[in-house]
Amino acid sequence: MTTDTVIRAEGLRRGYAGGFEAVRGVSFSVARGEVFALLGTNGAGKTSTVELLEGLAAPTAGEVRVFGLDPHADRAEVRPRTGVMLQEGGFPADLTVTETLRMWGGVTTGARPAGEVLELVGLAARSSVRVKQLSGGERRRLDLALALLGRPEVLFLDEPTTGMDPEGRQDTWDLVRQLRAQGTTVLLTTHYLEEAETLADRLAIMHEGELVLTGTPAEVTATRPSRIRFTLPDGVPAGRLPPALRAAADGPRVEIRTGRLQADLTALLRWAGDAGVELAGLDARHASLEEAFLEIARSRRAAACDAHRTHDTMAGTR
Ligand SMILES: Nc1ncnc2c1ncn2[C@@H]1O[C@H](COP(=O)(O)OP(=O)(O)OP(=O)(O)O)[C@@H](O)[C@H]1O
Repeated sequence: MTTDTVIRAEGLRRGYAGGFEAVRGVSFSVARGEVFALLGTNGAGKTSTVELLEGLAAPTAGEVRVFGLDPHADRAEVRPRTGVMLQEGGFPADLTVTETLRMWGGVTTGARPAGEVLELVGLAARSSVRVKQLSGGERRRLDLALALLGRPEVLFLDEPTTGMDPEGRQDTWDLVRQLRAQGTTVLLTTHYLEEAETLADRLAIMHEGELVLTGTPAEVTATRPSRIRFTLPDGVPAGRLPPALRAAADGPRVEIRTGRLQADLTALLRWAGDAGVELAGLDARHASLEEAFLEIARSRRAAACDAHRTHDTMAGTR
């Protein structure tokens, strides 16, 4: 392990009572000052994994290290250096925002003053409001404030912007960037792929307890084809396109999926220029993280269906 590795998971497994295994051999590491996003469909095992990293449970097999320590066995040492934003904070509803922070501050080593942390998360104007009167998005800001109270070196954010309006989401993203610039390591789970794409230095896509793909957002999207779309004018059939570009055409609307975006786009524009053809609505783009994610989820599901079918067929022939 390099000195800069803050979180390391090696072959992590987590089984629940009843025999269900939610985490099935997960390995990855996160460097100091990095924002790492864990993505996946519902029930993929993200929360089950993050809880192991937070030390809330011990893995059934494999190893977790945070600052080189075991977050479960060495919880007393690891916990004060980490901040955890859970999906549901669950604070006493009758306390005000400031009272809630003071209560938590009382049991947090080196806690920031309540006013400072409320400024950070944009809740200063709501300091004397009771928790039960906060909106869903404001509660998420309070969850975040509590996670930041102890000036953590590592911050775990479980779906941090769920329920926030676009401004709240943007503010939270700015705050995460600011924290990263100060050297905080952030591990976040999210269902918003745009959030992962804009915030994460690296990400992992999880499916049925396993990591399917890990890399920078650019590396992950580069595994999927880019897309060129346009509409041909009346009287120009798709058959007139250069052979290499005669992709899926639906009447005059053409969509080309390609791993060679620049070469194919150049060929297309040269052809259109030479032929004097106007390409209406021309649009060329790399796969988005959303497309990459959906394709992975779909292909995994299809592979699982095939495996079941093969199994059933074999069972039938026995
Ligand atoms: N305490 C538990 N006992 C048994 N099964 C559990 C328990 N907690 C979670 N699971 C199961 O483990 C699987 C993974 O759940 P987990 O909450 O880790 O997924 P997730 O990726 O965080 O999902 P989501 O995106 O919906 O929050 C699910 O099938 C869930 O039903």
